Amino acid sequence: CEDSSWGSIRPLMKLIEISGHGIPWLAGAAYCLYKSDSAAGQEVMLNLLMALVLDLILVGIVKAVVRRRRPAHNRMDMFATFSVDRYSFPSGHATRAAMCARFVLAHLVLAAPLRVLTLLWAVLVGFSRVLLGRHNVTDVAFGFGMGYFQYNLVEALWMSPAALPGLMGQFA
Ligand SMILES: CC(C)=CCC/C(C)=C/CC/C(C)=C/COP(=O)(O)O
Repeated sequence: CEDSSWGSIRPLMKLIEISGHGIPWLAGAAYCLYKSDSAAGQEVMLNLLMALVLDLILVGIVKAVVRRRRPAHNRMDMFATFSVDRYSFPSGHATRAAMCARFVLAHLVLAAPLRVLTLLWAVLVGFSRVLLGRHNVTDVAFGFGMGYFQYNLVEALWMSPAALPGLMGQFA
């Protein structure tokens, strides 16, 4: 919180929180899907969109089953949350950060500094969850592991270009 010895970095932590929130990721993936003019780009963005939805569903299920309360010192001042988000296990930001980092590293051609930045961002998202008081360390550690394996699931369920024309036709 603001009164603690590290209180001055709370605004920065909240900025990192927003960078890992579901809404900017979903909106960004949907926008890139809409704007993409190549079949390969559309394929990647569609699968990213599916991955983000899958992540919300799986995290929601685990939160609803485990029902671990958030730390008592957490202030519930996050924007746009679902009712299951009153529970803290696992951290949805951590699952998304791990899954999206793997996705970006596997599917976007990035220069080495950007690849390092992607990993650094995912780690910072994890730190910010604990520093903001939103989660226990175990919520974040499990979230990273879960997000890592969710990416394997996304690869296994990858939607091929053959499925695209039919799907895109639904939105045309
Ligand atoms: C279009 C639509 C229904 C978007 C929903 C996106 C949404 C509200 C995601 C929830 C993100 C969130 C606050 C997760 C909680 O993260 P924790 O790290 O605190 O578990």
